[in-house]
Amino acid sequence: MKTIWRVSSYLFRYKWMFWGTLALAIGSTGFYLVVPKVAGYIVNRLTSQQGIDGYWLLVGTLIGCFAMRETLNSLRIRLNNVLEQKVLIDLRTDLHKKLLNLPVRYFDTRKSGDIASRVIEDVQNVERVILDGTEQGSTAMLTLIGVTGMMFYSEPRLAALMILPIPIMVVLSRLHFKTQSVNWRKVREASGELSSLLIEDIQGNRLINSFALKEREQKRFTEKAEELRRYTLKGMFRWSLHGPVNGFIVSMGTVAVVGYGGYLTFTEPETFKTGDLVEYLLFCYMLYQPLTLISSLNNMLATGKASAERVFDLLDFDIDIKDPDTPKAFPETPLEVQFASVDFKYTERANLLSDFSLTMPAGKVTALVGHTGAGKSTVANLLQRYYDVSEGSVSLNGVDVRELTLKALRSNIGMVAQDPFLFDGTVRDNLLLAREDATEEELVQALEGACAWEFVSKLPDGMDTLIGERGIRLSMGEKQRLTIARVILRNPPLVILDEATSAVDTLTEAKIQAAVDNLVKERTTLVIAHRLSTVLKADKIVVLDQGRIIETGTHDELLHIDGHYANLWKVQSDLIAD
Ligand SMILES: Nc1ncnc2c1ncn2[C@@H]1O[C@H](COP(=O)(O)OP(=O)(O)OP(=O)(O)O)[C@@H](O)[C@H]1O
Repeated sequence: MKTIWRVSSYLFRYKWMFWGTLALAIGSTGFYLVVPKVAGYIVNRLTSQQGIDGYWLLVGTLIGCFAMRETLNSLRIRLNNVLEQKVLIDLRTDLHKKLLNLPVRYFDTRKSGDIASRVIEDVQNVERVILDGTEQGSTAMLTLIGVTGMMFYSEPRLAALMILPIPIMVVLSRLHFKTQSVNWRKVREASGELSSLLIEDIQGNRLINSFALKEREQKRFTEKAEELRRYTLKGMFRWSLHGPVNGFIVSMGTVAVVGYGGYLTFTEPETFKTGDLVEYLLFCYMLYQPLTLISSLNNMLATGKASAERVFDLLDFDIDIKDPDTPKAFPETPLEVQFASVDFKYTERANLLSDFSLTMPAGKVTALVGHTGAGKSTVANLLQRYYDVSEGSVSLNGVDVRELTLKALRSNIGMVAQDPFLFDGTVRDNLLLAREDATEEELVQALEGACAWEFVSKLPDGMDTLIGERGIRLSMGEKQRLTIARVILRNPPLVILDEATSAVDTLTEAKIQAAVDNLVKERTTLVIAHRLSTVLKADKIVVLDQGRIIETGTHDELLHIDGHYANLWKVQSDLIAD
């Protein structure tokens, strides 16, 4: 109920449209309700031999009632459609806005296919409920109330017989709704998983080919599709039973009216005439038609509820990484970064960082080295506030990163990641992301600074060459240099280089290293590296092991200590020599 109420609350944002729709629905139902009365009156006049006087006027009244009903209906449908579209856009916009603001933590535990299925398919299901539910449900409910009132007013005994099926239908519908809600939730989950699998197969296409995983993937897909089929059919079979049972109960109500109404025309011919029976049969039709409709809407509501829950699960996710109420101004550069007694863990397991303290000197290069899983990228994540520390603080020139707006913080940090992300579009489009108003000359300068101009200038359309989704038409080294150019263009005071040269050959590494040297000048820089050759020139090298700093110094100082770093250096030098 809470979910349905929340969906409805979107409708109440447009009050005059909502009440207008309702008023038009009441008007058209009113004209509809007059029809059986007039029809019954006509039949009674015909059977009581009262002559033709006024007969055509009554027929004209019937035509008028139908015409008014349909005119008001047409206006209602129009207004309703505008209202629904407004509501849907609101819901989609809210979802998209939320999606863009969700903390990284949300994506850690959810699959992208499932998220996409929530935004696309689940919103569509909610759309159907809003569309059909408000449009058909409102008129059906009004007709139901109006017909019941009119019947009780004219002939309470028959009215009592007529509404007899309603409580039975309500009980059955509630039971059906409960079981269907559970089942449709499973359908939506299975559908989300199927979408995730599909996205994985698209993204992992090369891996699937190189590892000859096609059969395995096909099997996984068929299993998931089978699961989806099973739950969907289960829901449909239930409906195939529930719908006809409801239909039968409704027909029994009609039989009761025909039986008892016919009997009254024999036993009480003075007060209950043939025309009255006609009137009641029409009322019967008018009562049971919306009842059957409400029953099928109930089935649809169960689907919609499962989808709405998934949509609201996303909308309700707590955004804990957010702007402070009164943000501080971004500190003057150059920036000194300080991690002070930081505790941090990703999940409920033990702290990854405990009492972690590190100072990155202003305008200097600090390098983090250490075994895989030591926590190097985690330090970068905390600096960009993708996660918040549980104890201690991360600060820039003494200002806690939690006291800055996320926009100010992140726009002042240039990130060159291990797996560079480029958008589908041209080289120019990707560069302009960093600074919309950059001139042609500035773009070229940035590319030159990143040692990328040499290959961009040779592309078929230069900077206007399309590079494909995620920059698929470029090599890893080229992609990396483009992301460096993007950062140069942004000109941030703080730079993070996460394994920037990890996936390239020695020649490209040298080019990227030259680009990096250009980039880091005068900026506070954090370099995360496995290959120690890339951190030789760092002003400060920090060796991490299981979230703890075990050594700090320059390359020469660390070699002199002859500890962990010296050992790593020796192993890597031997490997290169071999
Ligand atoms: N989003 C996450 N959720 C849960 N655990 C995570 C997450 N990211 C990293 N971890 C865990 O935290 C630990 C440190 O990871 P981190 O990526 O910081 O290491 P790293 O030193 O950068 O490793 P690498 O050199 O391999 O990139 C690892 O054990 C990793 O499994």
